[in-house]
Amino acid sequence: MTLELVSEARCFDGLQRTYRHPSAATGTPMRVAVYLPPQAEHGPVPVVWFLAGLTCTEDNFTQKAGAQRVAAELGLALIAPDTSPRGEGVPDDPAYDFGQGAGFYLDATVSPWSQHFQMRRYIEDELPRLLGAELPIDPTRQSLCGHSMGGHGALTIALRNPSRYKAVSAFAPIVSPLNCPWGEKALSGYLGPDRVAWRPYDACALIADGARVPEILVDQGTADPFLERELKPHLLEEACRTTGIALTLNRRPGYDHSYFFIASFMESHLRWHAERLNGG
Ligand SMILES: N[C@@H](CCC(=O)N[C@@H](CS)C(=O)NCC(=O)O)C(=O)O
Repeated sequence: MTLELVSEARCFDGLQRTYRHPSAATGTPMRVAVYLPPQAEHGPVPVVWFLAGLTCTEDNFTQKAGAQRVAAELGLALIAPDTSPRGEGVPDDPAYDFGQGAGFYLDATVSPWSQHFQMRRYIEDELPRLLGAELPIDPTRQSLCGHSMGGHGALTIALRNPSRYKAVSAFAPIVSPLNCPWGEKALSGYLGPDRVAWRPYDACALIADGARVPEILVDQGTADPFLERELKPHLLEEACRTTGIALTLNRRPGYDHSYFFIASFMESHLRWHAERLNGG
């Protein structure tokens, strides 16, 4: 058994679990939160991955988004990975937007980050295989959701793997790391100065370079303090408009960047995912 159960709690007749496991991608132990709805007792269920933002662990979404009630109703598993490798021997940075808690869902190529910061491989390849082998989740019915840095992760992973994920949505995503301070800092720090190497990690650049998904759902608070400088949803709007990707961008008046915003619209995202995961 590769997965070690760290905690388990009954939740809306399903199970909220946290696992720890060794990761070959990051070379560290990693933790991941998994919600299994009651339907998982009878067979494999569809799964929504939730990728979290800067400073988060597997706990932020699990404890603050209030997603389990609707996931139980809809029969959806929820997987919430950590946002970076952590621990002794893993390099870090004093700033909250780089290093531990800020893995940016990429495979770093610059030392010392490249040794452990391999979050793309971890999220795209290793973790789906590991969880798929041990849990009642249906590999043919997976979708992606994320917040901020995790919204960037969800969008870029979906765009690079359009046949694997049935849907992608995001809350306040970083839509173009090539064009914002958080992104420029992370991509130059992890990947070096060659901006061509950054393009697989930028949703708008991926679309410009030919990547496609049929549709995208985004919710964005208008009172989000990061809206103008970091998130720039108009860049995704423009990329989708010129390429025919059906983007639903809900601008939510007065909402900020927090999990209070996410919790307010989580149900609508999960219902949107369930329709697509169930082929409806
Ligand atoms: N004000 C935050 C900035 C980072 C932030 O807002 N992080 C968002 C994602 S980009 C988050 O989800 N934080 C954790 C939480 O709200 O539980 C800090 O300085 O730590």
